[in-house]
Amino acid sequence: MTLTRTATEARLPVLEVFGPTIQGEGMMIGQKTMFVRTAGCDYRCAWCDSKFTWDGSERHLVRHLTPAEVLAEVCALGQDRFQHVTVSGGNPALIGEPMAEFIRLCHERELRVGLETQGSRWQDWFTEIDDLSISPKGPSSGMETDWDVLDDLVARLTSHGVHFSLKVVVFNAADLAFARAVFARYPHAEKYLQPGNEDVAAAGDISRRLLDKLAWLFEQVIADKAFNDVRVLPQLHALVWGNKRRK
Ligand SMILES: C[S@@+](CC[C@H](N)C(=O)[O-])C[C@H]1O[C@@H](n2cnc3c(N)ncnc32)[C@H](O)[C@@H]1O
Ligand SMILES: Nc1nc2[nH]cc(C(=O)O)c2c(=O)[nH]1
Ligand code: SF4
Ligand SMILES: [Mg+2]
Repeated sequence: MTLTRTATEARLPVLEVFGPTIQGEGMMIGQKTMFVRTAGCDYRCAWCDSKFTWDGSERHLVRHLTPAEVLAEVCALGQDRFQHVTVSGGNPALIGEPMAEFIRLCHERELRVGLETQGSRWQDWFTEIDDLSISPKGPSSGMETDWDVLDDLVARLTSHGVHFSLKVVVFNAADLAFARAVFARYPHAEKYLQPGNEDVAAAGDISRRLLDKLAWLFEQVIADKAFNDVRVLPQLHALVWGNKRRK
């Protein structure tokens, strides 16, 4: 079916709707939630654990759904076993008005909405998000941070009183130095560090490698006064379910 430009504009490019599951990362870790994963990303992180959202491998699986269709699918899947929805990707911040409408529909049903994004783009609907995780990317990702965009984004969220946090994934000492710089730049933000998963393609149990990386990161943070107000958290879902999709 060929969608006219207007039609796709009023729609969200959806790759996955899954859950109920448990938020495995950051500020809402442990929260029961439904996931909506959108397609497309303006970054190409070397270690992305969701490459299928932007590498074209699942382009044929992308569905352009209206906000109401997305919510209907979330509710059909989650039934009465959820009250929180997490929008992730890819980068959901590539989406404009249709995402604002989706959030409005969720709030109409008294569902709270979380967002996972990397801080590369602003959207006005960010001010409607209940818990907003911004994950700037360190040098190991191969990506460059646009500090002007991130400064503006953090300033707007702060002035609007949005509950947001900064979460930096750390693979090595260079990422740690990047995190130190991010946290020093935004001293009042809620701060998280997350060990990098080096085995995003591995099947089965990867918990030993993840826990070893977490132990390394614990030691770095314990030793460094720059991280006195930081929380260090694993990807819980990866510890429990490995790289399984839709978990
Ligand atoms: C898949 S991304 C999608 C949302 C957005 N593009 C972003 O990066 O924040 C969701 C979260 O997973 C993290 N992530 C992606 N690949 C990872 C990996 N290999 N190890 C640890 N965290 C990873 C990202 O840093 C981000 O915090
Ligand atoms: N359980 C679970 N928690 C998550 N937190 C962030 C995720 C993501 O891919 O954005 C994610 C995910 O894919 N699964
Ligand atoms: S910004 Fe997020 S989705 Fe995009 S490539 Fe990086 S980790 Fe993957
Ligand atoms: Mg994930």
